[in-house]
Amino acid sequence: MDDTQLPGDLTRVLYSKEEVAARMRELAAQIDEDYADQDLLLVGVLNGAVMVMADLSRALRIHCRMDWMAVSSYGSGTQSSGVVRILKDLSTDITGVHVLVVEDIIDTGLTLSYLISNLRSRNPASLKVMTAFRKPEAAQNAVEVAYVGFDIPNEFVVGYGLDYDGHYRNLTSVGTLSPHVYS
Ligand SMILES: O=P(O)(O)OC[C@H]1O[C@H](OP(=O)(O)OP(=O)(O)O)[C@H](O)[C@@H]1O
Ligand SMILES: Nc1nc2[nH]cnc2c(=O)[nH]1
Repeated sequence: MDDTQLPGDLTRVLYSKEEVAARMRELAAQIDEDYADQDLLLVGVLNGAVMVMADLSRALRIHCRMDWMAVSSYGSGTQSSGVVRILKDLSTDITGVHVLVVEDIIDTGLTLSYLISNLRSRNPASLKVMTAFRKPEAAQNAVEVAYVGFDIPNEFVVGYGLDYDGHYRNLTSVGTLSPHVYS
């Protein structure tokens, strides 16, 4: 989807396709450095992280593998339900493995808190988190995030994997929705 296809649906573009791509490359370079001699497992959190995972992994120069988890805390609305459910678990054993969780967004931090304690109990060699976007409220849940693409305001955003009721994930930029879309 090209951004010009839905000009009336976004009120504001926060980050363009180019800005997001440039930041993902910067983070990949940092991750290359930090994991230089390690075999890294990227754990993508479905569904939103597919775009981040695709871009980040292809920008990396080090060896890496990928696995996926699907969790749900939002349903079809814009408010976190606070209840995290595992819909799909990892396909691999992460005992002794260097794991980097790849997220699209950290909002309340509830999803990540749950994921981190769940993954930590499987005894990985190391466990870090990368997210494309992070909102201010995340600080309340005190989850350490090693790599953050952009700190954004406390508004519901769509694009680059982030959806509203399943739509807008394929929007290449990231922005806020016009009120008419919600009504
Ligand atoms: O910090 P939190 O408030 O917990 O929110 C963050 C979570 O919300 C989104 O997932 P969502 O449940 O919307 O599922 P999706 O990735 O399939 O869209 C996002 O991908 C994060 O996993
Ligand atoms: N699409 C979308 N999903 C989210 N999940 C948590 N916060 C957000 C957000 O701002 N947008």
